[in-house]
Amino acid sequence: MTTSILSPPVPLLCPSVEPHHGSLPYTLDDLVGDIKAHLGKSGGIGYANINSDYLMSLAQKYNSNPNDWARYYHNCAEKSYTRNTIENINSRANIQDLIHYKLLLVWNPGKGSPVHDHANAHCVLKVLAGELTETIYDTPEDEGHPLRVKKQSTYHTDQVTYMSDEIGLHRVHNPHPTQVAVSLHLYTPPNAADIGYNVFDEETGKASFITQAKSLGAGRS
Ligand SMILES: N[C@@H](CS(=O)O)C(=O)O
Ligand SMILES: [Fe+2]
Repeated sequence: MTTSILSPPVPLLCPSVEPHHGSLPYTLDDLVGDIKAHLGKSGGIGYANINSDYLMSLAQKYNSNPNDWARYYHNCAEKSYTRNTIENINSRANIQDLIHYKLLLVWNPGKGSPVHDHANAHCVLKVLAGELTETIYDTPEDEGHPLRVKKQSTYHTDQVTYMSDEIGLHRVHNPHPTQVAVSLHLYTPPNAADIGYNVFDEETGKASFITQAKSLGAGRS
């Protein structure tokens, strides 16, 4: 079952953006446009050509405003988290739009993702409402041992982080007992959606391949 943002209302954990010094706020549409422009200029399709620091700086520049992202927000009560498509550019036909995938993720209280890899893609994550705790693990060399935790951090509204297979594996969860959390994720290339990715058993390190990361909605038209 899908609940809309209007019923019940999204928790108002994040401040709305006030234009400062008379200038217009930097909106989600601005961010989406700047990401596309940067990826289009990055000189080809592939992991190595992407400047992830620049993508993070763009995500940092945006201050979350629920009015910008309410149209993408769907929360499935029976899921730990719901993946909503903002934009999925997966055609290699137009080199101007380097393939990438932008998603709005809605996390139920206390719930999270399984430990997973990122299918050799860059992943930029920005918290749009609430807070998310990320646990990073070493990528195991073999099976039969519990995964080793490298680092755990909690990110609050408007904070940005970056993940890739070079850093390791991770799981993300919403630590709040009652409030939903919302995050923006940018994947480039969108390999998890196109090819698949691995989830890992925390106790044994055993990997299971998932053929496709699915999401709701058609995204932007
Ligand atoms: N990478 C996960 C979300 S997270 O745990 O970073 C996904 O796209 O479903
Ligand atoms: Fe992830």
